[in-house]
Amino acid sequence: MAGGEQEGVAVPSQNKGSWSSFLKSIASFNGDLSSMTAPAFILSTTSLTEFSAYWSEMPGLLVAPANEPDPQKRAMLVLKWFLSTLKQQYASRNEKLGSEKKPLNPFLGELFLGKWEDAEGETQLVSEQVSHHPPVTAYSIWNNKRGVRLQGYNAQKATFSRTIHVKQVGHALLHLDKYNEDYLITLPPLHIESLITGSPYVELNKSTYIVGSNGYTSRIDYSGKGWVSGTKNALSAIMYPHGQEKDKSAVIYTAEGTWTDTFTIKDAKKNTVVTYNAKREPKTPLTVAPIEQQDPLETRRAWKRVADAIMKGDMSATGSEKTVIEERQRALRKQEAAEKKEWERRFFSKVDRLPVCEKLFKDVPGGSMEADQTGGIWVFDQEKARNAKPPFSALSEQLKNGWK
Ligand SMILES: CC(C)CCC[C@@H](C)[C@H]1CC[C@H]2[C@@H]3CC=C4C[C@@H](O)CC[C@]4(C)[C@H]3CC[C@]12C
Repeated sequence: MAGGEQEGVAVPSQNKGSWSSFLKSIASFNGDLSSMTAPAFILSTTSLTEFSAYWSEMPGLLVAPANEPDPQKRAMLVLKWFLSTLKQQYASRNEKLGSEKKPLNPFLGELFLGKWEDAEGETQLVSEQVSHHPPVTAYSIWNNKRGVRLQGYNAQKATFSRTIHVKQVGHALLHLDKYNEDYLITLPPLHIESLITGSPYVELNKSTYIVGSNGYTSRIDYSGKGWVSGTKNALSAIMYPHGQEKDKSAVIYTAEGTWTDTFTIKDAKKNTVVTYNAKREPKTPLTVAPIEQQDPLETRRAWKRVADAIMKGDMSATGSEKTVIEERQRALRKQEAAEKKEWERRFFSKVDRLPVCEKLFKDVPGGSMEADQTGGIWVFDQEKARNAKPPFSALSEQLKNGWK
């Protein structure tokens, strides 16, 4: 930054110049995160289509509610699982890479598929970039053995005021077959901390609602260093019957702690029912097909040359390899316009209405299906997945009997 602002130790001295010009450039950026050009050391080799996997790196926690007969406890286990995903979603890059990084901006039709195999059986992930302008990523994660299905989509709207502020548009919807139950999960806004010192990380703002069709809602409030709690990545949550958000005596469970370290869930009598340690919880690795067996639209295959160039720190190769992808995309769009056709999404379809969600949004203050979309409501299309061609034919076997 211009003038006497202190630069921290995080930016290596040879990068200080590029970092301060980057900061100057984003101060006037237009809200489209993908248009931002960042210095090499802050570029990630991972595309946003891969981020969908963060919902299920601990499949045991995702499927746990499916084995719980008590509806209140079930809703509490959904809350526990959701809280457990936050660290992967929002802090895993700084932990692995030393700071938040700028992800690769997915192209239309980009895919990311994989599965987790563990004691819970097979949990399958399908993620697809369903829109490029505005960028929207849709995903579907399911475990047939336990009858658990999660699907959703997300997009980001960014603004700049002192730092980068990001509003998330979209939702996640969890379905439990056995109880024919749905949970609508809203996505919290976030901002970037420590941008000036070059060690950016994510802090969450405001709240998340998890509205269950069984009549229970959880609200999670987030706060960070600058807040009363004074703690990084802090959370405070309550679970209550629909419509009773303001009634303290109606609270069934509470959760307190941080999403990067530990939190506890207590019942109405203040007895601890869960202590969760985010640092100790074992993760199941996601299995992804080797690059040579992947479809050309699969993210790691499609971005390989760009990723290699970034890893070498070769900015000019990074730029020219990105141009190859962009030009291919431009040519496809031109061809589609000439043929008056639209790009066919492989696994998702747009719908006009999503009644399950509309209903559950009633218990989200200010929430609505209209505010939840950008470029359409996207749902997993079982029919498309069942008819999937190689290398994805195995999906048809999984979906043979359809979803309940
Ligand atoms: C790090 C600085 C320099 C660049 C800013 C990069 C921006 C584009 C990055 C930083 C943090 C990122 C977010 C981190 C986590 C998630 C949750 C995931 O489920 C959807 C994408 C989303 C919402 C990311 C969108 C892109 C994001 C906002």
